[in-house]
Amino acid sequence: MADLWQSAMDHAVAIARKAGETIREALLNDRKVTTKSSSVDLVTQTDQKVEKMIIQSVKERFPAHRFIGEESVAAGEASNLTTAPTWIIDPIDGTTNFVHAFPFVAVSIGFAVNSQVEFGVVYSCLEDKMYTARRGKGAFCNGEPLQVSDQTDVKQSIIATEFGSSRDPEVVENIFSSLRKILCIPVHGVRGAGTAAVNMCLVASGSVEAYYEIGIHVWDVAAGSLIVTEAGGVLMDVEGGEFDLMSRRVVAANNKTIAERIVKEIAAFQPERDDHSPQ
Ligand SMILES: O=P(O)(O)O[C@H]1[C@H](O)[C@@H](O)[C@H](O)[C@H](O)[C@@H]1O
Ligand SMILES: [Mg+2]
Ligand SMILES: [Mg+2]
Repeated sequence: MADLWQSAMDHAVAIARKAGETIREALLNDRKVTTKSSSVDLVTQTDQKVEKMIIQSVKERFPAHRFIGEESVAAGEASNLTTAPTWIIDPIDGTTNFVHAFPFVAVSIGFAVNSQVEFGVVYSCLEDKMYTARRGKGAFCNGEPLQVSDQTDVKQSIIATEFGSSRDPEVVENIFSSLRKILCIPVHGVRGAGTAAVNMCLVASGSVEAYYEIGIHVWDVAAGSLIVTEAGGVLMDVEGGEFDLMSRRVVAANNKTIAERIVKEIAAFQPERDDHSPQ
């Protein structure tokens, strides 16, 4: 049977590659920075330009589809995930890296129908790595199949996480409490690429055993979530329940044993959900 969403996925790969070219060019020329929710939540004209370019191009080809885009939401649009075919876009995942030319910057495009991710595309554009996954059909990097690590001993593992963009003392306290406890299990190491999407692709590639973060948004993890599960990995909430795309909390791991072990050490808190109703 023909794959209903294959042409949309092909379009996502092509537009992610084009977006990556724009980002690479901008890295050499134009990195004018402004801030959003806090002085460390950065945005550039390139984030906005690339998101507009992606949405415009998808609208021309698939006029009935909907969008949740990081910069559109920042400009006041809603971020509700309905049953409709929805493109979930992070034009630059790793804006802080982009601003500082730290070499991990990704375009992340997830596509959900009935609130379920059908395909995910993460283009790590400075490494020229195109990660893709189609539900039920595996995960790939530049066409090569991906497989998570087979490690079950957390003490032989590398765990990825990020510090996020909140500097609220209580949030920072929770982040450091989790980090200290996980580091002292002890694990082999803790890493962070500076982009949620790339961290998830590192789980899918078997380079790290797990990635967790509280405070991410649906556009950071939609594409990566499918890349992880299609590479054989698991997703979980930071308190061990079912992963919820809109909850702003994620544990992505190579297997349930590692995920559950990490969960035991995480100081969980609940940021405002992505689908909260405006007051
Ligand atoms: O804002 P961009 O799209 O660069 O994405 C976020 C990262 O992906 C997070 O992991 C990371 O922790 C930061 O919160 C960062 O904001
Ligand atoms: Mg992001
Ligand atoms: Mg972004």
